[in-house]
Amino acid sequence: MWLCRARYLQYVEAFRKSSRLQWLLLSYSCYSDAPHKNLKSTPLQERKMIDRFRLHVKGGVGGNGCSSFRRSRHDRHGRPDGGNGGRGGDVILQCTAAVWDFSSLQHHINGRKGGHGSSKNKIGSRGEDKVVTVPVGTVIHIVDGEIYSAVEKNTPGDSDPWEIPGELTSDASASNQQPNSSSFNAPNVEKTEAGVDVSFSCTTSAGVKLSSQASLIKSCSRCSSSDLQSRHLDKVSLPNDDDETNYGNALAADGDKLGIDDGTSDKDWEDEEKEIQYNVAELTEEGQQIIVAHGGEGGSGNVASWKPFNKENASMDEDQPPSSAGLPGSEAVLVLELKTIADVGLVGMPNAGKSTLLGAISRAKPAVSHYAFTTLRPNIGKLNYHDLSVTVADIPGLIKGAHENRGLGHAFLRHIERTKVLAYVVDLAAALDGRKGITPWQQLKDLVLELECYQEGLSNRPSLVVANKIDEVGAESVYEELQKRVQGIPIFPVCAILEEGIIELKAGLRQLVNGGESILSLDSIMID
Ligand SMILES: Nc1nc2c(ncn2[C@@H]2O[C@H](COP(=O)(O)OP(=O)(O)OP(=O)(O)O)[C@@H](O)[C@H]2O)c(=O)[nH]1
Repeated sequence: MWLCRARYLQYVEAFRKSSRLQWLLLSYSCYSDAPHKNLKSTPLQERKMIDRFRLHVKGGVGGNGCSSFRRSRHDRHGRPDGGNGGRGGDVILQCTAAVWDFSSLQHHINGRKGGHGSSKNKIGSRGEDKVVTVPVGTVIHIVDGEIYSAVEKNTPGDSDPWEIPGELTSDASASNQQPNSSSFNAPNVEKTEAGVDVSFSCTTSAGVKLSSQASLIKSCSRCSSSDLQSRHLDKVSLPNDDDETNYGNALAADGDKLGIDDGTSDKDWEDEEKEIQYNVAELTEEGQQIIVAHGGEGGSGNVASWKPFNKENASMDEDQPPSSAGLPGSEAVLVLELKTIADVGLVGMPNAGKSTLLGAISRAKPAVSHYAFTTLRPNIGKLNYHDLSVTVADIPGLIKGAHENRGLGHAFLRHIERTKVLAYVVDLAAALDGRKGITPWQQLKDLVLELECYQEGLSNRPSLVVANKIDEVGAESVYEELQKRVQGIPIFPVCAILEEGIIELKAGLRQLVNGGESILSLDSIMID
C-alpha cells in the first residue's frame, strides 16, 4: 500500500517537473527573439495542383450466407435458419465546392464488406458506402471496367431515411392491372418516435379482406438512430500526405516544365490513352453523385433453399440446403480530370497581371509576384453586380508552345474549355524601353494560336482585351498602337495595381456574359 503511494508521489513530482520545463520552454519561445517556424504558413496558392488523378475503385464484397439449423426436441431433423449475407458497400463520387483538386484522394478506394448472415434468419448488415468528395467540374474517363449508374443530384435535406422508396399507387388503373382484380387500399404510413408503422389492407377477388401491418424500427445493429441520416454522406477519404508535399519551387524559367503528380508517368498515360473511354460522366453541380463501383450481393443463407423434410428426400442429410459466399463488388479503373467551371476566363502571358486583375475586380486574393508562373492553379473569383454574379477564373500563364507542354504545359488549357467568355490580358509595358518582352499584339496572336493548337475552336467564344499596366511610362502610346492593330473587339485600358479602369471593365464583362458577340480571331490582329 505504502509502496504504491510512494510510486504515485514519484509520478506526480515527475509530471510537475516536466510541466515546469515545458512552461520554461514556452515562455522562452514567446519572449525570445529566436525565429520560430510556423509550419502551417504555406499559403494554399503555392500548393501544386492535382487536376488529373487515376483511381482504382472496388465495391465491397457481399457478406456470406449463413448455414445454421434450429433444432428442438419436437423437430428431430431441424430447420435451417441461416440468414442471407448483406450487400457490400458502393463507392460513390460526390461533387462539392469544398475541395479544389484531387490532392485529398487515395489511389485505391474500396467499399466496405457486407455483414455475414447469422442464425435465426438474421440478414447481414449492408456494407458501408465509401463517399469520395471531388471538386465541381470533375470529368470521369474509364480506363477499365464500367460504371453502372448515372449522375444523380443528392439532396440530403429532402430525403427522409424512413421514407419508403417508390410510390405505391392506389388509383383505379393500377388496381385494374391486378390479375384477379383484387382491390388494394392505399397503405397507411404512420411515423412514430421509434420508426415507421405501415399497414396495408386489400380485398381479394373472392371477397376476402386481408390486412397486414409492419413496423420499421429506427435502430439497427450498425448505427444509432441519431447518426442514420448522415451515415452515408460523411465518409470522406483522408488526405494523402504524399500529395501535399511538393510545393511550387520550380518556377523561374519560362521553359520549365512542371509535371502534374497524378500517379502515373507520361509514358503510362500515352499507352493508356488509346483504351480510355472519354467523358463518361461529368459532375458539374454541388451535391451531384455517381456510383462508380457497386457492392457485391450477399450470399444466400440455407433458409432460402430449404425444402421441408418428407419421405422422398429422407435420404438427404440435414446440411443439404447450401449457403453461398457473398459476391465480389464491381471494379473499375478511372481517370478523373478537373475542368474548372467559370463564366469568364482570364487568359494571358505570365506576368501580364491576371492575378492582380482578379484581385481588383473581385474579393479573391491570389498570390501576386514579379516573376513568371506565380499562379500554379486556376483561381476563382466572384464578380458581384447588383442583380448578377459572375465567376472569373485566373488561368495560369500561357506561353508560346504551351500546347506542346511548354511552361506549365497544356494541363491548364483544359480549364478554358468550360469558360463562357474570354478576357485576354496583355502587358502594355512588356516591350517598353528596350525590355525583352513581347508586344501586346504579338501576345494576343500567340494566345489565340495556343488556344487553337490545343483545341480547334477554343478561342471561338465572346472575348474582350484587357490592356494592363497603363500606368507605366510610354504605355499610353502602346495602347493607341494596339487599338490600331487589333480590330473588332473591345479593349479596356486598366491599371490593375491601382484599380483604375475597373468599373468600365466590369461593365464590359457583364455585357459580354449577357450575350456579347465580339470574337478575337487571328485575322483581326495586324502584325508587321
Ligand atoms: N505597373 C504595374 N504593374 C502591375 C500591374 N498589374 C500587375 N502588375 C505587376 O505585374 C507583376 C505580375 O503580376 P501577376 O498578377 O502576378 O501576374 P500574372 O499574370 O498573374 O502572372 P502569372 O502568375 O505568372 O501568370 C507583379 O509584380 C505585379 O505587381 C499594373 O497595373 N501596373
